[in-house]
Amino acid sequence: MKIIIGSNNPAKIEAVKHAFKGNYDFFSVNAFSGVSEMPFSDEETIKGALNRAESAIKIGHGDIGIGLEGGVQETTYGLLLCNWGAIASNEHSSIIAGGARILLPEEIAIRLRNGEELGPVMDDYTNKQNIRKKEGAVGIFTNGKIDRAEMFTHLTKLLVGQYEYHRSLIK
Ligand SMILES: O=P(O)(O)OP(=O)(O)OP(=O)(O)OC[C@H]1O[C@@H](n2cnc3c(O)ncnc32)[C@H](O)[C@@H]1O
Ligand SMILES: [Mg+2]
Repeated sequence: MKIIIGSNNPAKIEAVKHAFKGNYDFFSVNAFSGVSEMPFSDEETIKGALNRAESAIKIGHGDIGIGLEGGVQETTYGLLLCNWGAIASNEHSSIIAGGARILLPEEIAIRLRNGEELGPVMDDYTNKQNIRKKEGAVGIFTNGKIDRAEMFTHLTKLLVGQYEYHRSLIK
């Protein structure tokens, strides 16, 4: 079975490989998200995940397409880090799932509200490079307890499990 991941980000690729168990071939493509570089709502982030999954399965001629998208959601408590995923298949309509969420510190949130992207802001804040491809903001702000790959692994398991459940209903 051919799984196409709609991103070349190593944290996302590692997560998808961990979440699937069995005999699968993994490929990654630079899928089109069709949303802004920094999605600013759950709605927009979900749209990005769906677009990535559906473009990945097409571009890669796969059995399954996986789209993972990071974003933020404004709330009365502050700005939440949010992540959404989608799984596209040839059998039925795409399925979505959300990842763990935490509040971003206000000094980070202010910069995002002013139009900056979280990836570069995190690198600047930590004085490190490519945080988004490594532990991610979630890893930094949870003291390394849950890194970006682990968060995406959990999210992808929610996708794969729902996919299996739907398949068992149509068989
Ligand atoms: O190559 P792609 O797949 O696009 O991976 P990405 O790291 O850019 O991730 P997203 O597009 O899904 O995330 C949207 C934006 O939010 C940033 N972002 C999201 N989650 C992050 C995290 O945990 N740590 C750092 N940046 C994050 C990311 O760098 C982008 O600027
Ligand atoms: Mg991106």
